[in-house]
Amino acid sequence: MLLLNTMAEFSNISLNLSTDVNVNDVRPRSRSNKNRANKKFNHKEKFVPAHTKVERREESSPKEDNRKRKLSDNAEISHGKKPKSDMVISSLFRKNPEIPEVLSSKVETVSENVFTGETFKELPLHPFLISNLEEKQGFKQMTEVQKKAIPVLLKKKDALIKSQTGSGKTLAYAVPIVQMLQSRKLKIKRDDGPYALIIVPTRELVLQSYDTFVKLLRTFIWIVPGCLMGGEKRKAEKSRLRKGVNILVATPGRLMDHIKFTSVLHLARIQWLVIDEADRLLELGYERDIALILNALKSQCPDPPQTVLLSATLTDGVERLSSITLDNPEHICVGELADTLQQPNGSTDSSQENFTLPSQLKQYFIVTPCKLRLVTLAALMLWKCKYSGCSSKMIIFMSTQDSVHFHSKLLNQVLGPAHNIKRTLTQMALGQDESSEDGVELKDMSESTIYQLHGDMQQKDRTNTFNKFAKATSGVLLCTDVAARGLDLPHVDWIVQYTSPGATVDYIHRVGRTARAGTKGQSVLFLMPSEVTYIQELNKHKISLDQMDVSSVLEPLLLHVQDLPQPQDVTSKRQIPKTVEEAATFLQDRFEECVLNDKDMNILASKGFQSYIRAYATYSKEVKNIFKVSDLHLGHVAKSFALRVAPAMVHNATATLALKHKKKTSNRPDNFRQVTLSEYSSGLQAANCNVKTKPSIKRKFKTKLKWK
Ligand SMILES: Nc1ncnc2c1ncn2[C@@H]1O[C@H](COP(=O)(O)OP(=O)(O)OP(=O)(O)O)[C@@H](O)[C@H]1O
Repeated sequence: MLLLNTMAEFSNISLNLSTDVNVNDVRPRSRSNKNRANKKFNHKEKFVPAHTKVERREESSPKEDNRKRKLSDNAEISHGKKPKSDMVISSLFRKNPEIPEVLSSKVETVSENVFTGETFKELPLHPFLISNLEEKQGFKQMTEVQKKAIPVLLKKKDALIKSQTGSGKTLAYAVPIVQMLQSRKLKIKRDDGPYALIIVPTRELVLQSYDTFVKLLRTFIWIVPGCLMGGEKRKAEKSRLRKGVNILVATPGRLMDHIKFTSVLHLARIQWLVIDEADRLLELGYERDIALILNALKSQCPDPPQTVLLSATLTDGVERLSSITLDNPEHICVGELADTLQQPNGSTDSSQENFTLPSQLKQYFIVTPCKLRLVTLAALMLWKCKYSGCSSKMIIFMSTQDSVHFHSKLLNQVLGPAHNIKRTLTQMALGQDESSEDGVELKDMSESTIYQLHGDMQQKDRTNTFNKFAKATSGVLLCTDVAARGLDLPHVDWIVQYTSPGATVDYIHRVGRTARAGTKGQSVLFLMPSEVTYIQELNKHKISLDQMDVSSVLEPLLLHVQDLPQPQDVTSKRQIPKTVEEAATFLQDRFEECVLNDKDMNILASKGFQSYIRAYATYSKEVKNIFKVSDLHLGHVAKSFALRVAPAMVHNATATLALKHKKKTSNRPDNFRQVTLSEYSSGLQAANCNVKTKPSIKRKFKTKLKWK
């Protein structure tokens, strides 16, 4: 009887909605296109799936909040049971803030040519090296940075190299090292030990740079590359060092560990020192390790090594480091405005700096109310990986490890294989049933595996994910900023920044994972209505983005829910959502049920929620006025983590945090460094190392390093 009543209730609502919510034609007349969607979200009737037997209401009073919290507590201890019949669930489309008019100026971007039209033959390189590059690896022409940097480095000059992401900086330093090592009159031997030292911030980057050397050295097999990184067994690394390594690629922490404790590692023959992603290394507080490495080199090498610092974004810190570590360096900056941006002393002002991004990169932003974030993300994934005709390869950046962990599980469970069926393009267009033989078969999300990558994973899982995603032709990688720098994952079509990066340099590196080496790519930045002035912040650095309409992005949800296996009995078929809003609500319910009915998922969601709020309080001073934790509506954030209410246990802590942030926004919470550093941890004590402020970096290097 109850079921029949509920069905009747549902069918009424459903009938109402069928005339009410049509994405294309119900739009307030007085507003621009961009704002129509929002207006519609704010004012439509709500879709209430009957089976959940819940009351959907507006955002509640404090009294109601308490009640909700109690319900949440109950939910936490009653996992596996059905939702309580009187649970209050906030509607997805009500009480959202207005989406403000976004003023994104069309800024004149700084362009940089990637390729030069000139071949490697034009350089004084060994013919084997040229044939390796051109024939074996298919590099038919040099990139700008390679053309400028290789001759300089072959002359044994120190250099500070800056060029856009994906422009081939790795070969720009690797080719000269291989050329000079193979040309030594006295052929080098394996047990000579290292001649070149390459320092990079992450383990994945170690593997990638090492791989570049392995490929280049195929014709010079007597030169042996090797790598050291956190997460690997020290014993195995020691035995490799004992056998002999001539080119050593390492993360700073693990390298320092071996310098201290591995007696077979000696640095007396080091002639090249390369610090890649130099600005990142300094940001992460590795300057202490780098200072110690430089001191070790100083004490062991008779002559200072030729030193090269590289990045797509060189910050003030790197300029200071370069002024101390580089001897009369060449500044190699690729890009039209490179010369004009330089200060007379060779430094750059990062607050004013214009960054170059690949011209083939199309950048978008999407303004979505907090409550709709999760369904909007799901819709974007479905659109690009299932309904766009060809399956994309997508990287989604999130702010914390817990957030990545939670979302990858949730999205896998709700959008994963069990919930997908195949349909054909023609079937969808013609509304035919699935028996039709015609049409193009679409890939479903089950063929687009969802991967995760963050600093809290076992090294073997990290490497496994990295390799699998690198080889995959489609799929979605959810990750933290551990994947933002330097990684060269082929054929990535879309970069999604689900949480804003804050610093512009981080934006540059994240989007730089696509549109590499002349290929096409697209990126989308998620913003909440309170955050839209971030666009102007990006515009200041000559970064231009177009707006995506949130209602268009949500449209694939309707196709998706209609694709799901339908209930057999005729009455329940009425439950099939008929509008985009119904579909979004239906999917949000699936997400919420998944969290409510599974204890582990509930814990993951709560942790994700907490860490998201904490990370939100750590935005840098440049953008702290845009990303204010006090602007967050905790109930809405909870909804975006598929939690029906904000977890009780963090309510007070978060409120205090918000208050603190309001009072003294520049004070970062203690855990900030640990959270950030752990993403890049090389397996040592990085999380505990002291992050010094910029002036002390200078002091440290000045006092300790006296080669010059
Ligand atoms: N001359 C070339 N021709 C074609 N492809 C090239 C050439 N040089 C490098 N590449 C390819 O370009 C891609 C990007 O190179 P690389 O990773 O060195 O870029 P990067 O400038 O270091 O980027 P990031 O700043 O993101 O670290 C790699 O896949 C590399 O194999």
